Amino acid sequence: LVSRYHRRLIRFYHQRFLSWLRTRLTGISREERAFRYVLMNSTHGKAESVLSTLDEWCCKFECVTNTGPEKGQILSSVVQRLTPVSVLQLGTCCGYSAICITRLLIPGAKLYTLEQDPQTADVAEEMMLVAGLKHTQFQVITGSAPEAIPRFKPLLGVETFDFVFLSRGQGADHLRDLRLLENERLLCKGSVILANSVTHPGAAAFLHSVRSDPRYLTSFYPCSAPYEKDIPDGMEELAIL
Ligand SMILES: C[S@@+](CC[C@H](N)C(=O)[O-])C[C@H]1O[C@@H](n2cnc3c(N)ncnc32)[C@H](O)[C@@H]1O
Repeated sequence: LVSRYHRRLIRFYHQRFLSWLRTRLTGISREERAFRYVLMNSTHGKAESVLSTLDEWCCKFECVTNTGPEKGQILSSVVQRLTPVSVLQLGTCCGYSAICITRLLIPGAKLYTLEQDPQTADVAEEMMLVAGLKHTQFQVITGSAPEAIPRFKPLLGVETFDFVFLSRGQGADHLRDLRLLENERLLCKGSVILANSVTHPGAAAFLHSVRSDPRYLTSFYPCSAPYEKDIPDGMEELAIL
């Protein structure tokens, strides 16, 4: 087991344990640490510069995204293909993938991105503003998915989403979130959902469920984990037929 999973274990040690220790010792969250680096080292107003500075931070210090450049490219190509008007992201973190999406939106389109931790949501909002994105193009919502999703229609005035990026967990949450979005009628024919990190063990039930459901057309994008060429990862796209 150790030889099979040692890379994941090392990654866990760096990303979780050391990060947790730094936060305990300094009182500064890992998202805030990444934001301070971006403030000092990026060209303000340029989304590409904020993304590449975040990549630099994640490579050199600690990873604050489950997307990164390779998956960011997949996400970007889906957004460019769909030209969605109403977009939802579940799980904002420090705003990496939110910036990836928002910088490509057509005029009049908007990203709604949900983050459960209020401090992290504030950092993401600041990060997106530093990237030159405007409040007319995005809204960071604070709340936990199971409670927030049923409030989206009255809160946001959105009937359905054209594109949804499921990115708050590593699989098990994807199915719950998908079912909730369906129950609340926030998806319609033609809506596209992209689920992040679907190779984690918890995502097996999600993949099985969507791939065997005739209501969806699914495609799998193999890739590697952010900044880890040797760790396989993947994203699943579902189009509602
Ligand atoms: C892995 S990060 C997302 C990173 C993001 N995709 C990116 O690359 O920039 C997951 C985020 O989801 C948030 N989250 C976890 N559970 C949530 C929930 N139930 N509702 C809303 N956000 C949640 C976490 O606080 C965390 O910031």
